[in-house]
Amino acid sequence: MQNSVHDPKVLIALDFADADAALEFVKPLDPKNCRLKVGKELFAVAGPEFVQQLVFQGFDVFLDLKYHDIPNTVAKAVAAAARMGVWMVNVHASGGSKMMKAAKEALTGFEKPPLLIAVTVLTSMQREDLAEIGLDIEPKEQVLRLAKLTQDSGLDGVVCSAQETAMLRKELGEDFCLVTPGIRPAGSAANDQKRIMTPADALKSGSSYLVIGRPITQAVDPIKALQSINDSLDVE
Ligand SMILES: O=C(O)c1cc(=O)[nH]c(=O)n1[C@@H]1O[C@H](COP(=O)(O)O)[C@@H](O)[C@H]1O
Repeated sequence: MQNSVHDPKVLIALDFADADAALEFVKPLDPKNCRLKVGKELFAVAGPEFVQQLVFQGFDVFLDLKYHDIPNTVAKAVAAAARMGVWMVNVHASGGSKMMKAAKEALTGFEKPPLLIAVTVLTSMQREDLAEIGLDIEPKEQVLRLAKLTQDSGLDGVVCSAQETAMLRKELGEDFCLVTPGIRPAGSAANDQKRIMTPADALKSGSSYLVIGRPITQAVDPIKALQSINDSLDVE
């Protein structure tokens, strides 16, 4: 799967403390080279107007609010996200099939609904973190279980680590969208991420999209960092 100007694979995580800092960062970016992710921190301070501004500038926006609530609440939140014109939105798969089906149902009737995906096991978690919450299994087993539940619930894909994409591609087919954070170019700091992979390896393993934050946003030259990641993806 190649990175292309028509379907950029890199989703930059705009984990900034306020809209001004995020807009300053976005200014030199071109929607042909990347998509953008707005998460909880930025959304809490900048809100829907900021998201719509990015959409207006031509960016595909992944609204990453990881909804996890009763089905009615999640359905309404997903519909509200769709009204902002975002490209992708997510829920937590551990909210269960009733919640996920309600979310999917809430998107019927939208002319261009966002892709709806579900978080499986956060990329910051390892076996010991699952044990702590009563799950005595390997992360990859839990990822597979939740990814199957997500697919059976009619969603478009999952968030998982790139370490699980080969397994999920085999089990769930070519059309299921696999969005992978925990991406770290060789030599960069892992930070709080645990289940990590390089951009090129992640794409080769079957990732559909790569979520990358700090390796780009905190680089001395973010445009150069993005360019070098995109170049690494164009090599077959
Ligand atoms: O849903 C996500 O995007 C997500 C899921 C997950 O399992 N792990 C994960 O890191 N993320 C998000 O991906 C981004 C990763 O950022 P960096 O670690 O800075 O590259 C952050 O915005 C996280 O909120």
